[in-house]
Amino acid sequence: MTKQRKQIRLGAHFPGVNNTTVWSDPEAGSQISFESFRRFAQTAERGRFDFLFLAEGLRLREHQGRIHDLDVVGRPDTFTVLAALAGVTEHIGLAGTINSTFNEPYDLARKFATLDHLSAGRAAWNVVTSSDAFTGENFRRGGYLDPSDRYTRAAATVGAARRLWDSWLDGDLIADAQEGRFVADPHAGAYAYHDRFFDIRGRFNVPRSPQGRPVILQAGDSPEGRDFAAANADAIFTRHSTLEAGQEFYRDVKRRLGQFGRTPEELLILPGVTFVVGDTDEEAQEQARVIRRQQVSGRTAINFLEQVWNRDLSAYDPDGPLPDVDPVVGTELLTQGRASVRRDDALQVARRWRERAEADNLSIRELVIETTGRQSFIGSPLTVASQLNYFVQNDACDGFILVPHLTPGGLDPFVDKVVPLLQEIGVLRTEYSGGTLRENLGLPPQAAAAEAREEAS
Ligand SMILES: Cc1cc2nc3c(=O)[nH]c(=O)nc-3n(C[C@H](O)[C@H](O)[C@H](O)COP(=O)(O)O)c2cc1C
Repeated sequence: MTKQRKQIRLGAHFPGVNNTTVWSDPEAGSQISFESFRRFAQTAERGRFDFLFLAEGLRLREHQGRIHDLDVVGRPDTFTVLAALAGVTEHIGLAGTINSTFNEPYDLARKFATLDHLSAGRAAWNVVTSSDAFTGENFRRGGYLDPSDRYTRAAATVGAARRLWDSWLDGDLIADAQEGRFVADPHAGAYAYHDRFFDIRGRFNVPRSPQGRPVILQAGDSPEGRDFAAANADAIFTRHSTLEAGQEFYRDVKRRLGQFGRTPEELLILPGVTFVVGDTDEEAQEQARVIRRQQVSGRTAINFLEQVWNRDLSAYDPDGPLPDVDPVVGTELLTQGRASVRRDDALQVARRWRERAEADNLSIRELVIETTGRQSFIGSPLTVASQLNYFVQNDACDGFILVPHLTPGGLDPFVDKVVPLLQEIGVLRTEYSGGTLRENLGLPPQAAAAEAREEAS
């Protein structure tokens, strides 16, 4: 029997707060104005994407005590942006990254239920667990959570939120004018949840939303993170974006589902990927080179190096050789927030980078471009469409979260040129068929857990 061809699932990542987002291009627009979000979301919907995706950072990165000037700066509030987008889109899912360490379940269950109502069933929650003390300072919780507890707290937060969502059933609102009864069951919304993080009880004030619960995504790669996803999530946002790494990750995570009584179809694997589409493969390769130089300016290159070396390297010439001094280890990091290099790896990374620069005769900037800047899919529309499909049909993933380098027009070439080819070969919808995001993603419906209200009453 031939295996049925998988449909490609697509998310559109609003360009992020980092140097891969090119702000210096004449085509680049605001990261904050509603017009950018509106245009980006409507383009993704025109391309029949499953969802729009917003990442989150609760504190801007700092480098040597200052806002990381090389990042694209500014993080407007996720729920406000998604709620506004619900009003100017009709079908596309609205996925928000919300941290499970610094938020309370009641508040976020209420916000997601509201978003699900406002969007008629299109809400999704990407659960992230960052718990660093630097971010915690914003919440009077600096150093609050031991990192080893990040997923215990995440499971508790999601568990409590589920209890709240399930405290209302589909038939609870009857609005029976003749009988004078608005609510069928006087216990609707009653809930109680208790564990070592939360001891909450009362009544949830948002009746059951169209999806019952939002679609749950997870981003985090440790064994605990993978187990958390296998137990709780509908999709994983991963960085494993090459064919081999993707296949290994895919096998590992799908295997974990059985331990939690779930089947492989219940969890979608979606790597974040970048792309460059040109009229020909050669033209796309040339464009890709230009974009990499835009992403890694001389200053950005020195900045990257300082993150690894953990010392001021501003006196070095980005077009010259790598420093001959070693990284500083065992002290405070120069970069606070989501630094990309772990302190204990620094000596090794520096050694590898020096060897590579010497072997290929690369300057600091060229080295940083080579090691950090390669796009995932580069080529003509046909090349990109064929490669994406190859990854999905060969179980490196179930789809992709596309990360363009330009706001707000970065998706345009993909939607105009690659999407029609994927539709032609029958692996991407031409129209939305489901009413909710869960239906569009082909995920099973979620019945309310019967015990939610029983335990409360
Ligand atoms: C692909 C990916 C995207 C992530 N995006 C965010 C984000 O937008 N905001 C955030 O606070 N953390 C983000 N994280 C961090 C994770 O939530 C998590 O805190 C971190 O990866 C540590 O967990 P781990 O040890 O399981 O990887 C992301 C992680 C991954 C792998």
